[in-house]
Amino acid sequence: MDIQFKDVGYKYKGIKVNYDALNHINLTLDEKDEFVAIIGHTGSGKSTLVQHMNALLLPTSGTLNVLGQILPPQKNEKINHLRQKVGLVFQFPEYQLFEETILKDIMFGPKNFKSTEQEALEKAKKAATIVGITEELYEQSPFRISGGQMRRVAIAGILAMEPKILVLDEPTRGLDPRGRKDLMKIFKELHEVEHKSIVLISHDMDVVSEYAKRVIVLEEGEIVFDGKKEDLFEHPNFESFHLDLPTPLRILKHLEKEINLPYQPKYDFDSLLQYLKEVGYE
Ligand SMILES: Nc1ncnc2c1ncn2[C@@H]1O[C@H](COP(=O)(O)OP(=O)(O)OP(=O)(O)O)[C@@H](O)[C@H]1O
Repeated sequence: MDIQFKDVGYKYKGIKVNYDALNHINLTLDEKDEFVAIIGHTGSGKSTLVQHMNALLLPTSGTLNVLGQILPPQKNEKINHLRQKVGLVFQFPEYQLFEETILKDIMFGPKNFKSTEQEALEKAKKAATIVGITEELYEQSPFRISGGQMRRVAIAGILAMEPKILVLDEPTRGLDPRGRKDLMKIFKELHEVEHKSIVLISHDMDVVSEYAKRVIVLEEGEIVFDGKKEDLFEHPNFESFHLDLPTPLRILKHLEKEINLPYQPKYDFDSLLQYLKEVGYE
């Protein structure tokens, strides 16, 4: 089972004008083992695209198959179950916390999807452990912890619903480098250990380069690249996408020019440092 977009378009309907936010989207995402980044400039349609994956938005043209459910649905057909199957973490998810304790907040999702109190409690504790929220915090107010911890609580609330696919809309936005790394480590583990498919919107090319395996580039509501990240960053016409190169690649290209260091692409800082050590340049 997977997610399949077939010639999907989405039009925001205004009072006076309509706006075509997505056009002719054809795309397949596997239910397991994907780590795909969706990138593109502001307003290119990234959020609109991912909101189709859990039926928050429905295509205004074309069709979509999400884990066997065809969208748009037939009249009276219920699609609410997709909110549980595809977990969507919005930008700044901490703004959506509302319960009086952290544990209650994390339990809200599973209870909403008909888990018993006991099941919801177990799922919430498991999700809290994954994001590093310890037992001492369970009974505290979610509004009295740090911003980074609040974000973890909000993410735990999505994980507690045990979604098959996790969709993250700029999850590291506003975090410092340490917070960014700690959070990405959680998603990396979910992907590597549980083989969960992760869909990540990010403006941070260093994050994309280090974690994603596949990259989809959107421009004005259309897909202009869909493939392996290596093929994007080493694309002969990379400039035509008007994207920044990730820092490790930028450093390597600079060193190639300045000191004739043979260019060997490295997609994260650890691999870059390892390579520089191997060639005796530290
Ligand atoms: N509710 C809405 N009504 C009308 N137009 C909208 C609405 N939401 C988004 N748009 C427009 O649709 C286009 C795509 O928006 P979207 O938020 O999907 O882009 P994005 O790539 O996620 O942008 P960003 O990187 O800024 O989050 C933009 O031009 C935006 O102005």
